[in-house]
Amino acid sequence: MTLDAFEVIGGQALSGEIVPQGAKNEALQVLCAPLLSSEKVTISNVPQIQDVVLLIELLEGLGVKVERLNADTYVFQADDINMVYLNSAEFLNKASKIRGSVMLIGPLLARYGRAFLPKPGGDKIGRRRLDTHFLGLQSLGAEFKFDADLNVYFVEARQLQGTYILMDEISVTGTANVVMAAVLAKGTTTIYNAACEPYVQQLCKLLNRMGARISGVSSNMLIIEGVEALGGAEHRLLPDMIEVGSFIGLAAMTQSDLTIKAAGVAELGIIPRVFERMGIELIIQGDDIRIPAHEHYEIQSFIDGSILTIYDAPWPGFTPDLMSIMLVVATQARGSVLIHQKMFESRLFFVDKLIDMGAQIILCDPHRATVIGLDRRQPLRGISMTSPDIRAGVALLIAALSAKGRSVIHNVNQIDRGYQFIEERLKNIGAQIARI
Ligand SMILES: CC(=O)N[C@H]1[C@@H](OP(=O)(O)OP(=O)(O)OC[C@H]2O[C@@H](n3ccc(=O)[nH]c3=O)[C@H](O)[C@@H]2O)O[C@H](CO)[C@@H](O)[C@@H]1O
Ligand SMILES: C=C(OP(=O)(O)O)C(=O)O
Repeated sequence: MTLDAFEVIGGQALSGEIVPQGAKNEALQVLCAPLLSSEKVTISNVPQIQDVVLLIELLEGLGVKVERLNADTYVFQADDINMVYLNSAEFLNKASKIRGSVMLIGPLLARYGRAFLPKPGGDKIGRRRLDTHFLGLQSLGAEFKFDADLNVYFVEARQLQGTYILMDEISVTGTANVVMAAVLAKGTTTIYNAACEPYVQQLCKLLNRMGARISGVSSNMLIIEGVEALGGAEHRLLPDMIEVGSFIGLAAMTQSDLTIKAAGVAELGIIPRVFERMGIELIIQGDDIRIPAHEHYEIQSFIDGSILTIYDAPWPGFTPDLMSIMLVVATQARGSVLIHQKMFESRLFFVDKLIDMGAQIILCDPHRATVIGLDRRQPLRGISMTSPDIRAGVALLIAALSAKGRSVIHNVNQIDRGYQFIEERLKNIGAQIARI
């Protein structure tokens, strides 16, 4: 039986150093890229998290040879793919558990002419439509079918043909999928309104090292000259920026002096600035970020004196995956802030747990919450709660570590989806946490 709850005794300051894992959402993209080549692709800094384990099992099921060189480095070789696996119950079951499985479609379609996928899993945080993926693949000449009864998607194409694509919306996994299809298409593909976050950039850089011809990397217009075949390459994942943000929030809430080692500072975009607007001091030391112990932190207002709003937007805007962390951090700040989660409509409901813990929050509607910071006049109190999704789960864990007394967080397999060995790493910096 897997133990699926954390018991946390909160209220103690933590201290020391913590190293972020390799990025979950980059891993889910780049682990699909070896399907595009018959040669070896070596990927390092791969996090040991449930989503990655499942995606690697899917690749193995498809016949990809997987060799584990050490704890975080794997060699993948897709020289003999078994497309029949797509029809198996095991494929349906595993692929429907993770969001990352959606990015098997682009490479399978490009290299083998067809792909099939059940509705992918991932967080239940509101509608997560896939139109952008399939409209893009259809523009490249693929035929698309959706079976609404079985909830499965099919795509098929004898030869993909490069073209101009105006993406339906700025979708991270949608861009990754269409890029992976276009690299082997005939002729030139232009993808406008492309997502350009660091993990999409990393995917494009890996594909270019494998022999693809992608230009415009880091912009919202990617131009891809199709090639006949791709070769092997090596790739190292970036540190996980959502973990980095989670640890900054953890340090501020628990009044801890923490240093995040090798944080990938150059790739964090606007994230440090948003924490600074919450009044949190960050000391950048090379590639490390030190957060000194904060007795208090004060939310800044805008230049005109109006209340700060923190909202998510496609990169280089603020990532939606850190909104729950910002919300929890605001509960002990001095001042008020409006948290506006624009992308997902079910990501803020976890505030009822924070309210039970003593936080002052008004949930205005599914997308907006106003937080009136307590400024440590009273600590949050420990309670028993359930983690609804990966980032709310970590936000609740941070709340529990800062709270007075004992908390129990259930359903922590949500957290295990994306944070490796989290309780060991937190114990190492002084947290009182146990899996029960
Ligand atoms: C495995 C993976 O990499 N998952 C990430 C990926 O998911 P994923 O690629 O599934 O998310 P998308 O980028 O497609 O879009 C996320 C949501 O935002 C909406 N949307 C998107 C663009 C836009 O301009 N307006 C808008 O409202 C979409 O309709 C969708 O509901 O990107 C999301 C957005 O950064 C992150 O939360 C997920 O953690
Ligand atoms: C929403 C997330 O993940 P996924 O897309 O895998 O559900 C996330 O990482 O915050």
